[in-house]
Amino acid sequence: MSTLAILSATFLSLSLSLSLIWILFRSKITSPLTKWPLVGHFAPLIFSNIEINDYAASLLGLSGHTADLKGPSFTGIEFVLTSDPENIHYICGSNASNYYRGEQYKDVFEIWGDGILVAESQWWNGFMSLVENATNRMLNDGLLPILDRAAELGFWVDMQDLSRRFTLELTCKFLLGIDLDSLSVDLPEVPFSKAIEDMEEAIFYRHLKPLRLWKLQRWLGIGVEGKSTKAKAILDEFVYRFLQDSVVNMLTAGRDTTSVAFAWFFWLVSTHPSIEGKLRQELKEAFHLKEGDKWPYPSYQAMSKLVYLHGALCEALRLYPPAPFNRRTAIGPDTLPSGHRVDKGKEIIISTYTLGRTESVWGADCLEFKPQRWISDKGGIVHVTSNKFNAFSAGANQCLGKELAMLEMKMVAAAVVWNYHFEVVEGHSVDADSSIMYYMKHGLKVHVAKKV
Ligand code: HEM
Repeated sequence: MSTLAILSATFLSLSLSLSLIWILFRSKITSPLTKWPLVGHFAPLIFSNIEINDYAASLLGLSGHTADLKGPSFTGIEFVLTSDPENIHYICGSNASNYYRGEQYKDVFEIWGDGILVAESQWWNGFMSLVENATNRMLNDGLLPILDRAAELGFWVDMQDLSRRFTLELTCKFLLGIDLDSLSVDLPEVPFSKAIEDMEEAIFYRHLKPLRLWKLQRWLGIGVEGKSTKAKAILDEFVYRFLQDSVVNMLTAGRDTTSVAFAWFFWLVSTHPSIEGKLRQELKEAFHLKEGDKWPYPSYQAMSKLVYLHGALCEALRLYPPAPFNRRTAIGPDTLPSGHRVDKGKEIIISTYTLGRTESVWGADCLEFKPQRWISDKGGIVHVTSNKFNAFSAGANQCLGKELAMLEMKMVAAAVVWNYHFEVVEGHSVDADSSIMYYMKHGLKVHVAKKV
C-alpha cells in the first residue's frame, strides 16, 4: 500500500471514531466516567463546552469522590482525581511525606521559576520548627555524610570551607527558599559563594588604598577590583533571578487569588439582597452606624467582630475557590484511604471546587450561598478543617497568606458593602474561565449605586 493510501485510511478511521464519539456524546448515551477509545475520559471536555471544574464535579459525584482517569491515549496523561476529604487529609497531612509537588509541577509552573509556590516545603511559617527541620536535614543529607566519608577514606577536609557551605545553604533556604546543592560529597564550586568572597576581599583592600587608586583599578578592571566587578555581575544575576521568581510568585499568590475571591464575593452579594442586608446590619451594629453615615475605616482588630462577613467570605471561597484544583505527585507507591492504588510518580489532582460542593460534606444545601453555616449557635465562627474547606490548601504547602488575605478581604468587602450597592449589568453572563485561577470569563460588569 502506498504512503498516501495508509495516510488516507488512518485519517478516515480517525474521523470515523471521532464522529462516532461525537454522535454518541451529543445523544447523551455517555457518562463522564465512560472511557473512550483515543480520547480516554476526556470526551466531555473535547466534544461539549462543559467547564472543566463542573466536569470534575460531575465525574466525582458519579464515582464516589475519587476516580482514576486517562487522557487521550497518545498523550500519556493519567492521574487520580479526588475530592474525598479522607484522601485530602492523607495526601496533605498524615502521609504528606509521600507526596510532593513533583518534577512535572515545576515544568508546568515554569513561569514561577524557583519561587516559593513551586518550592517543596514551607519555609516561612513556624520559624523555630523550620530552623530545626532545615538544620537537621542539612546535617543529615549534607555535612555528616561528607565528614563520614572523610573519616572512612582518611582524607582531610577544610572545616572553614564546609562551615561556609553549611551556613550559605541554611541562609539561602531561609531567605530565598532554595537549595544551592553545595553540600554534596564532591564539594562543587559555587560561583555565587566565590563571588561573595571576591567582593569581600576588594572591600578589605579599599580600607588600605587611596580612593582614587581603587577607583582607577575598578575602571581598568584589574586586580581585586577587576575580580570584584565580575563577582558583582554574578551576584546581580543570582539576585535578579531570585527576585524575578519571587516577584512573579508573590504576584500570583497575592494578587490573583484575592482578586478572584473579591469578584465572586461581590457577585454573590449583589445577587442575594437579603444577605447584603444582613451584612449591612452587622456593620451598623459593630461600628454604631446609621444609614448614610460615612465609613469609619475601622482598625484591623475590629474586623474580628464581623462574624457574618467572615461567613460570607468563606462561603464565596467554598463555592468559588480561587485555586479550584491542586496537584501532588506520589513519591512512592501507596493506597489512598478511598482504596485507590497510586504508583510511584502518579499525579493526583485534588478538586477543591468539587469538595466545596459535596453534599456529604456540606449537606443538601451545599450549592446555596449561606453565610450562616459558618456561625455557631453561640454566634461564634465555626472552624472547618482544611480537608473539608480546602480553598487555602492543607498541610506543609498550605497558603502562607491566608490570614493576610482574609483580613484584606474583610476590610475591603466591609467598606464596599457599606458605601455601594452593585447591580450586575443586564445580559452580562457570569461564567468561569479556563485557567488555574477561577477567573470570570467576561469579568463582572456592574452598575454602581452610592449608599452614602
Ligand atoms: C483568597 C486568597 C488566597 C487563596 C484562596 C490562596 C490559596 C492558596 C493555595 C490553595 C495555596 C497552596 C498551593 C499548593 O498547595 O501548591 C497557596 C499557597 C501560597 N499562598 Fe495563598 N492564597 C490566597 C492569598 C494569598 C496571599 C494574599 C498571599 C501573600 C501575599 C499568599 C501567599 C501564598 C504563598 C507564599 C503560598 C506558598 C506556600 C508554600 O508552598 O509553602 N496567598 N495559596
